[in-house]
Amino acid sequence: MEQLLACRHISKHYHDGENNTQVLNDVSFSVSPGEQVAILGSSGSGKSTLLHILGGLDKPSQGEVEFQGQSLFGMKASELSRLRNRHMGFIYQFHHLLAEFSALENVAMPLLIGGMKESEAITQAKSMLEHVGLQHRLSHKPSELSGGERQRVAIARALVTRPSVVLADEPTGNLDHKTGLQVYNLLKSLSEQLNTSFVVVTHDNALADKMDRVLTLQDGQLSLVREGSELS
Ligand SMILES: Nc1ncnc2c1ncn2[C@@H]1O[C@H](COP(=O)(O)OP(=O)(O)OP(=O)(O)O)[C@@H](O)[C@H]1O
Repeated sequence: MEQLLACRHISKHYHDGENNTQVLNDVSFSVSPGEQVAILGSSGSGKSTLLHILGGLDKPSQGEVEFQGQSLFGMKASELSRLRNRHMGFIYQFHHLLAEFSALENVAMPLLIGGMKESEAITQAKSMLEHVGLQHRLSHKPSELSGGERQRVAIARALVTRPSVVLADEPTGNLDHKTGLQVYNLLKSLSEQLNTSFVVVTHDNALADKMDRVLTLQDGQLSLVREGSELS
């Protein structure tokens, strides 16, 4: 099957004085269009590092990441920013919404950055906020929203550009279990509707279990836990 996003032989180490920390050691994997992948691993195992490298936000010490066959690290910074804006969505544990802007403005932002006319961006942002059930919270600022609502705004912002892939770093990590599960189910069903690939980093096995494929990161290496649905 055609690969959407692939990382090949990724290694990452940090030099800090005399210390050399090897976080990733020859990691290779790829994501197909529409596929949902979970990456499990204990704290400090390198999950966020891998996700940042996959999204072109951090450079590996060795190895390559390709989006639709195009090397991310061979691109100019402006090309990489454009690719990220058009084809990738990011969701973080602490949402990273802009505090001084409303929910609607936060969701419209990636469209405006991508050059869309303001009236059209607002229309599309409203529609995406309806999708996540927040049509009654358009003018609320992040501080005026609950944790689950903020995370739903972050989902709307990540999906409003109809990206090919969403990279999510512990997207429900700061929510209680029930709200976390609701947010996760919403993210999954929206990804399915839009045929968006989805790579989620988590340490929650129950959430990972809902994905098409589960990988685990340990001692700098990635291994397959499960592929396809498990028989229960
Ligand atoms: N800039 C940096 N300089 C030095 N070491 C770093 C740097 N960034 C990360 N590390 C180290 O790399 C390792 C992996 O960090 P990373 O944040 O990727 O782990 P993680 O699996 O996402 O952890 P968590 O689940 O706790 O968020 C950690 O040991 C961390 O201390």
